[in-house]
Amino acid sequence: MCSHCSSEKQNLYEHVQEAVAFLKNNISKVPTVGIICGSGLGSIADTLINPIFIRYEEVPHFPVAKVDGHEGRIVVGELNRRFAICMQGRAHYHDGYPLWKCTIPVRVMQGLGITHLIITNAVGAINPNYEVGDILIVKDHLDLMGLTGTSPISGLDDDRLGPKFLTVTDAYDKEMIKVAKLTAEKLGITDIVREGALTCVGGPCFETVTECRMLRLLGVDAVGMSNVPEVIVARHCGLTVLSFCLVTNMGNLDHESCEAISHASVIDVGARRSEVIKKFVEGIVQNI
Ligand SMILES: O=P(O)(O)O[C@@H]1C[C@H](O)[C@@H](CO)O1
Ligand code: HPA
Repeated sequence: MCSHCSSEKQNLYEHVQEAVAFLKNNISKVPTVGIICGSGLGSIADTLINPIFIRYEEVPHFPVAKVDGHEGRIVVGELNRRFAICMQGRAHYHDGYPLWKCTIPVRVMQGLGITHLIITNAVGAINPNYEVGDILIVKDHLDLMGLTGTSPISGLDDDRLGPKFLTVTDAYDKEMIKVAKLTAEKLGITDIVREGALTCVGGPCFETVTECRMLRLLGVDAVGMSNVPEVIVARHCGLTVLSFCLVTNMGNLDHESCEAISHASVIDVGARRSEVIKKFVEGIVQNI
C-alpha cells in the first residue's frame, strides 16, 4: 500500500490520540507553547527548566528523526512562567516519511493543549542581501511541494483533523511576528533579523545554481527542507504560528562563486548562533 493510502494514514486521528494519551501519562502539566528545533538548533531546549525527556521512539506512531543534529526527543519544562514542549529535532520528507507523518508531532502538541507553536529550521539564503547567521522571520511561504501535489493535509478525509480546504494567507500570525521583532529590538539584534518568504523543497540535495536562480525569480528569500509543512498542519489544527529560520549558508546563485554546502557546516552555524537563538526564543515566549 502506498504512503498516501496506507491504513496508518486512514487512522491518523486515532494514532494522534494514542500518542497524546501516552504523553499525558508522562507529563504532569498542560503545555501551552510548542517549539520545533531545526538542524543545529536543538539547544533551544536547554532553556527549559526542570526538563523531562521522552525519546521519539517511545511515543506511539511518532516519526523518528534520522539526521545528525536532531536529538530525536521531546523535552517538556518551564519556560518563562509557561509550560512548554519542545521537539528537539524532526523527521523530514527526505528521511523517507510522507508529510502527513512528518507532521504528527504538531498534531500531538495541539492535542496536549498548546495554543502557540514556534517552528524553526536551517535554511539557505536565496536573497543575496542576507548573510550567514541571519535570523529570518517568515511572513509568507511558497509551498512548492503542495503546489506540485505533496501536501501534508491532502487525502486525510477526516474532519476531526481539520478542514478539507485551508486558507494559509494568514498562517504567519501578525501578533507573533510583532512580538518577535520587539524581542529582537530588546536584544539589540535587529541587524541580523530579516522578514521574508520561505520555501520548502523535498531535498536531500542542496539546490543547484539553476534551482536557486529559479527560486529567486519566484520571489523566495530562503529555502529549506522543512517548516512549511508543519506550518500548514499547525494551521489545519488551529494553532497560532511563529516560524523563523537560521540562515546557515548562502544559496548558490552563481556558477563562478559556487560553494559546496555540507550538513556539518549547517550544524556548525547553528551551534555558533545558539546563545542568540535561545535568548530570542525566551524573549518571544515571555511576551506571547
Ligand atoms: O530540520 P531542518 O530543516 O533545519 O534541517 C535542515 C534541512 C536538512 O535536513 C538539513 C541540511 O543540512 O538541515
Ligand atoms: N537548502 C535547503 N535546505 C537547507 C539549506 C539549503 O541551502 N541549508 C540548510 N538547510
